Amino acid sequence: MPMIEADGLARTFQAAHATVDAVRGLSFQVATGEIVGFLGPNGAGKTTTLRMLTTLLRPTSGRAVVAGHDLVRGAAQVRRNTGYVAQSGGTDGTSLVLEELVLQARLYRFSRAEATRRAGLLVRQLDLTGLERRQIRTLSGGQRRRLDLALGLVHEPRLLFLDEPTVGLDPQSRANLWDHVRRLRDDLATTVFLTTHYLDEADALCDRLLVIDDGRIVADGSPEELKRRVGGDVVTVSVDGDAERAAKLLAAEPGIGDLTVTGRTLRLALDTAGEQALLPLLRVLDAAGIAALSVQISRPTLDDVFLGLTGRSLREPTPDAPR
Ligand SMILES: Nc1ncnc2c1ncn2[C@@H]1O[C@H](COP(=O)(O)OP(=O)(O)OP(=O)(O)O)[C@@H](O)[C@H]1O
Repeated sequence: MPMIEADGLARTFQAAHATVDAVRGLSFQVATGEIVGFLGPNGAGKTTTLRMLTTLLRPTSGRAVVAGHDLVRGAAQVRRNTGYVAQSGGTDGTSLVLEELVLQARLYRFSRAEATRRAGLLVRQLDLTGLERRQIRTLSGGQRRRLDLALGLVHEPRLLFLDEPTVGLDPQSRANLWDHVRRLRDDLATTVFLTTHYLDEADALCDRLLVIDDGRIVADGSPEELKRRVGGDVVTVSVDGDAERAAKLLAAEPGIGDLTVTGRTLRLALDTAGEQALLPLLRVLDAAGIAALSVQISRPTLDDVFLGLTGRSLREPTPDAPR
């Protein structure tokens, strides 16, 4: 059974004199144990969708089954089986790390002993050892985000929603948080549904991406699949010899799209992945006595995918400097 099954999920808002179709009927599934990235330009409908899936906002139409329960009829069950880590933590920062975790577990009605046990476990799992008695406001950005994750996990949800989990973190802390998210999936089979504006994060962390634009899903696939959809790789070869002759020879090979020559450099757009095509091409040059001086393969990026799908580039906020 899928962990999320959305069927025509839609939400409209009544603004001053108009109706805003924020989400226009989303149908998709998320399988158990998947890490799914939800991407889209500003205003695409990500937050509205996330708020519906976490029962904070009622859909105008459509339905969804989340962690085995209907979003509307089984809202309390959905909340019990899911965790939601919002963008910024809700505490004033003066409480202590361990205290906050215990309090959060108590809110889920665990006994004091059980709440303390869970808090201790999460401290170890999320590398917060030594920080138990620190005020939250004194934590570094990365430590704070790990605490936020821990707070979302006290009730051992089967499905975790993360809203921009690494925004403002330095690269090292981001990579560290990715490891923790992967471990949740690998060790506990937790399903993760996250929004992000970082394409490298989507690429490195997510098994599958859902791209939303103007309230509709415009792409659904693994990062590799989406990149392949944009086109094949581009191979750039610099030759020692007659570049025009080299171009003529290579143009006759199968799987070559656009071919341009600049000086001694040939740029070939391929229909396939570069690694597969490269060796036969180099053999053709070799057989003709033309030496390749340098070879470079470049792959379409997720930003190319985005541009192709939405006509817009994703806003890429600059991560803050490490604190
Ligand atoms: N309460 C509301 N009343 C009216 N319009 C709203 C309301 N909430 C959201 N919208 C509109 O719905 C659309 C989708 O907004 P949403 O916040 O879901 O986008 P988003 O993809 O999360 O954007 P961002 O990346 O900027 O956070 C936008 O046009 C927004 O202005």
